[in-house]
Amino acid sequence: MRISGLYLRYRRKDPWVLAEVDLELAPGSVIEVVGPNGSGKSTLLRVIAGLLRPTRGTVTGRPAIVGYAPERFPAAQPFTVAGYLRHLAAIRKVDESAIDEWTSRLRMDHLLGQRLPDLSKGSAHKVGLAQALLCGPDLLILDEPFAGLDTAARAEIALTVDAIATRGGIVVASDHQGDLRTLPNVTRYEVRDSRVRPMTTQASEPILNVSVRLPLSRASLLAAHLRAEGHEPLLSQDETVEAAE
Ligand SMILES: Nc1ncnc2c1ncn2[C@@H]1O[C@H](COP(=O)(O)OP(=O)(O)OP(=O)(O)O)[C@@H](O)[C@H]1O
Repeated sequence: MRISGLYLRYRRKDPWVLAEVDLELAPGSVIEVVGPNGSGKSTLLRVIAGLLRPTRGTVTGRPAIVGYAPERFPAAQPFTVAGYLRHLAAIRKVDESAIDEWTSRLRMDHLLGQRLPDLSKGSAHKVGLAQALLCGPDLLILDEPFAGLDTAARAEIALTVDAIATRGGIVVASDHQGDLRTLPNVTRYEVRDSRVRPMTTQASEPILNVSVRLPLSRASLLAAHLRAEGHEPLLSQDETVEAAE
């Protein structure tokens, strides 16, 4: 799949959200998209999914079966979870057994009878993931899939991403939590100043370790920001403080 000369803006005369974007998404690859808040990660994911048309440029070679899980699942719909997933399975011509498989793997069987508008944010998020996965996508796009998920579901998503890539599919995800970084062969791209660039370290550039001491609550926030920027912060507890307590 290839994106060539992509430019995108939401309204005429607005600044470009994305500009001069050229990307090759090879079969079997997992692509992690990072970047500051509001830089255009979700926009890029929606273009890749085919939900937004480029203002200029082309997207070619998109696999036929696409699964897209948005950052926020639109839960204001007049369905139960089971009704919604059955409706989607019918539209996508998927056997209803796929619903049982994914609701079980994401540990959400108990939600099937609930109405979408009554779901908690985390439960609605699982419905968004299930609907993306039940069609057996060759291109899976996940916008912050791990946010608010329990450990078991997080592990299931990471395994699924790996399995799709192993069978030659493409997975593109934004992931503040950094869960995908444990997988082999993840390529990282940064969206910044409307450009999308591969994240590489220049061989000639000296590498510095920066260490910062912060209270735990502030450290978690800083770590999340650093992960969003594509860094891998190492957190360790200050032993002298621990000993003093
Ligand atoms: N539907 C829309 N109409 C107009 N502007 C939009 C729309 N969606 C996003 N934008 C704008 O496009 C820019 C990029 O937004 P986008 O949601 O793609 O960024 P992001 O990197 O995913 O942000 P975050 O990390 O906060 O999720 C922002 O300035 C945003 O306000």
